Amino acid sequence: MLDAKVSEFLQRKGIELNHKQVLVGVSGGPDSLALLHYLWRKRPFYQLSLVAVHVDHMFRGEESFDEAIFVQKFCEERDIPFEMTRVNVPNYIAESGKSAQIASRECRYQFYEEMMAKYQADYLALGHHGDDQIETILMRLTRGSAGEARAGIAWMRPFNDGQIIRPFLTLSRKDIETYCVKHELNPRRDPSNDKEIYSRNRFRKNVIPFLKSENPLVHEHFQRFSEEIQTDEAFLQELTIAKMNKVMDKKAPGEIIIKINDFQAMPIPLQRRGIQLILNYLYNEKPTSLSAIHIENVIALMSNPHPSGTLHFPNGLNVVRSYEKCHFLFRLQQVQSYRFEMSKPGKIELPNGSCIMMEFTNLQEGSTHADTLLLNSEDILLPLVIRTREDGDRMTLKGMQGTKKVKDLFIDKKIPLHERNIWPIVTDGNGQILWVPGLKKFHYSIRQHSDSSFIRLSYIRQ
Ligand SMILES: Nc1ncnc2c1ncn2[C@@H]1O[C@H](COP(=O)(O)OP(=O)(O)OP(=O)(O)O)[C@@H](O)[C@H]1O
Repeated sequence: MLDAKVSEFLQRKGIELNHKQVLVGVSGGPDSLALLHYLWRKRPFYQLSLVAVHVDHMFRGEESFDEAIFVQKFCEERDIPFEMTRVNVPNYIAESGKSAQIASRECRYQFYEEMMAKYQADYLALGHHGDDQIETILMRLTRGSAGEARAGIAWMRPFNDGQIIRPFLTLSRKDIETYCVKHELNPRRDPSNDKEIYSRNRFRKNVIPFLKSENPLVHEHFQRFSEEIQTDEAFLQELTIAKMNKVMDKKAPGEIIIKINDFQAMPIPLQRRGIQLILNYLYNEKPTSLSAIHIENVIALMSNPHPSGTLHFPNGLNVVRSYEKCHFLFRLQQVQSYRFEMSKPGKIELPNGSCIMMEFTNLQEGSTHADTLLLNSEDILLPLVIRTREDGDRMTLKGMQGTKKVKDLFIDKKIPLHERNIWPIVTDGNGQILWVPGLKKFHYSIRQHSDSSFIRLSYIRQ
């Protein structure tokens, strides 16, 4: 019964066991012990090479070592090569501050990797089954996971130079228990499996029995659901990657900028996955608090009629929208206010990498260029001041009664918020704003005499 289900599953998922070198992660519990036993029985049929791999996490002192000895003996009796390591996970937890589950997992995978390389293995087989699948999917949906994560546990995924495979995903916990009884395996029971402090155990105890009472084969439906989501996701991911490469303006470590118009032209399912892709790229370790809601919030930020806004995500990631651009970055650009005075020819380098150059000249050149300001020397009280914007900044403009707020000028020109704060503003010695370089000049007309001398200011952009 179990054999038929597993071989049908392996065939359906294209997992080829013939002549393969297979490592089996064995804890000593029912699932992995049954898996090892199953593969050992199939060894002649598939011409498999098997190695059992065990990690003693040293959680329960000598008791955990007993488990290692138990697995070792099990392997010796069946002539299965056995590899084990002892890792002081409690010490590692104290040093790293990681949770027991994450710390144990890291240590296990580290050893798996070493063993995959040592044996040049094709597969690492793990004992996850269909009830684990139900628990995982429900836990992730409950937590608010997005995209591929909702598919739960993968039946196969790349690992080192080989693949991780989970041949028992098609089985229920009960199938495995029955198998253990039938073959008199007497596996070890991990007492932490009963502790209600773990979310998984609460799902196992409170939710699974109800679902099983509704349909004893519920695990098969969840497994099929998982497989469909995985293949759908893989397909959509490919489409998303192709589209996202076209909407990204900049991609640098810790930073991404996208063009909102182009992004919004993508279908919504690809938009969601596009944001997910960005978050995966930016976060080395995804915070558990990050959920599908964060993705929805980014999409809402971009379609909001208000052209600017910022979202603060876990671990200091900021999503800053400014007009047609959406910027994902870990640190907001520091607002560095500055103030420089100029009374003689020279060049001032600004913190944003741009320069302002001042020259005295007799030539009336460049008066119409937006990046140049030409003034009659005798009109201007020095020193000129080059500074960042201040509250209430206003300037007089040609063809306009009264004054205009500098802030509105930035808005008219759609200058992103973070650039406004470091944009230079040039005033005369009285504090009158003469020029917002590159954007606007104050209301002024040059006069030309035979002996005119001018001040020419040039804005040299970064
Ligand atoms: N200490 C370990 N050493 C090697 N492999 C392990 C170890 N613990 C778990 N694994 C592998 O990871 C799989 C999933 O582990 P998990 O802790 O989720 O399940 P489990 O309840 O320990 O399963 P099992 O009934 O096999 O003990 C196991 O089936 C096994 O293949």
